[in-house]
Amino acid sequence: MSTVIELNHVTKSYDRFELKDISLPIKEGYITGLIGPNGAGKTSMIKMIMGLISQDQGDIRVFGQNNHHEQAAIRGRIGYVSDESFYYENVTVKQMKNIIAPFYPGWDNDTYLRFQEQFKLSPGKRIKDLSKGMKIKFSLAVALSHGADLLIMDEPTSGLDPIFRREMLELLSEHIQDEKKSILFSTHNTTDLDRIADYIVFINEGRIIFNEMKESLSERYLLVKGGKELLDRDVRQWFVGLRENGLGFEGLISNRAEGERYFRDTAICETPTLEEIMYYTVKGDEAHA
Ligand SMILES: Nc1ncnc2c1ncn2[C@@H]1O[C@H](COP(=O)(O)OP(=O)(O)OP(=O)(O)O)[C@@H](O)[C@H]1O
Repeated sequence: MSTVIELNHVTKSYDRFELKDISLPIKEGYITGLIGPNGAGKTSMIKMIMGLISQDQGDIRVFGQNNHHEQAAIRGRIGYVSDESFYYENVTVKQMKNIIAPFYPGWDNDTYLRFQEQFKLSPGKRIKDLSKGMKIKFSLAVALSHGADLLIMDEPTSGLDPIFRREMLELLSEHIQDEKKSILFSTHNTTDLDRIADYIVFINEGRIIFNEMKESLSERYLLVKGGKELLDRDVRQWFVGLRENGLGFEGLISNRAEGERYFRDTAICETPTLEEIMYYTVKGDEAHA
């Protein structure tokens, strides 16, 4: 299976933060969700992939090409959607579109006009007068109108109402029907990813915790709820993260088969949601820090 993005031993240090030796393949033809708590390093990683900031070490390849040496060619094939605006504030939507379109050889104006109507974007409105959600809709209309092979989206749904959010997720699922197209999608909204993601990359404190198919996560992890008397020192070691209250506990185990064998008859065993996997992993990391 080919990869659309590849990070090899990438590091990036700021004063008080480091992305540490990140090696990561992102698969072509799939939707990959990037999750992690505030300040985990998601935006920094995306900006490095886009070539907007440079890594200190390691290399990044997009479509098999070095992301700095071949930056122009690569950018032409990427649709980038983020809640930071890269547009001129004083021009209208239509003028901005006319500025952007010539940069993309694959620009399809009919497609753009269709999205403009579907997203209720007023061509005469100035960029600075668009709401946060409307700016994201404009970015998305542009990204979907130039036949981008890769959509990279940094928290695109954060400013969107729930109705459009759903519409957008449907558009993304449709986009991916063409097996050569790929999406990397960073979000705090794990239910969006429960709906549409194929792969999940989980990052915490600048480290990759996993890069895995969503389905295999539910085969690997187990959420256990039970009475505290079940927890002795050895048993506690099995938990990635644990929360105790009163007489009971709830915790996450990363070896599902072993957890089920031990707790099957004495506790409640469930498949965790992505949010629960994230919560207990971060909590466990904090406890061991
Ligand atoms: N230019 C910079 N100079 C110094 N520190 C920075 C810079 N950019 C980012 N950081 C730090 O790097 C860390 C990771 O930030 P980043 O924006 O990548 O995280 P994130 O996972 O996208 O977070 P969020 O979910 O809150 O958007 C943070 O601690 C941030 O303060």
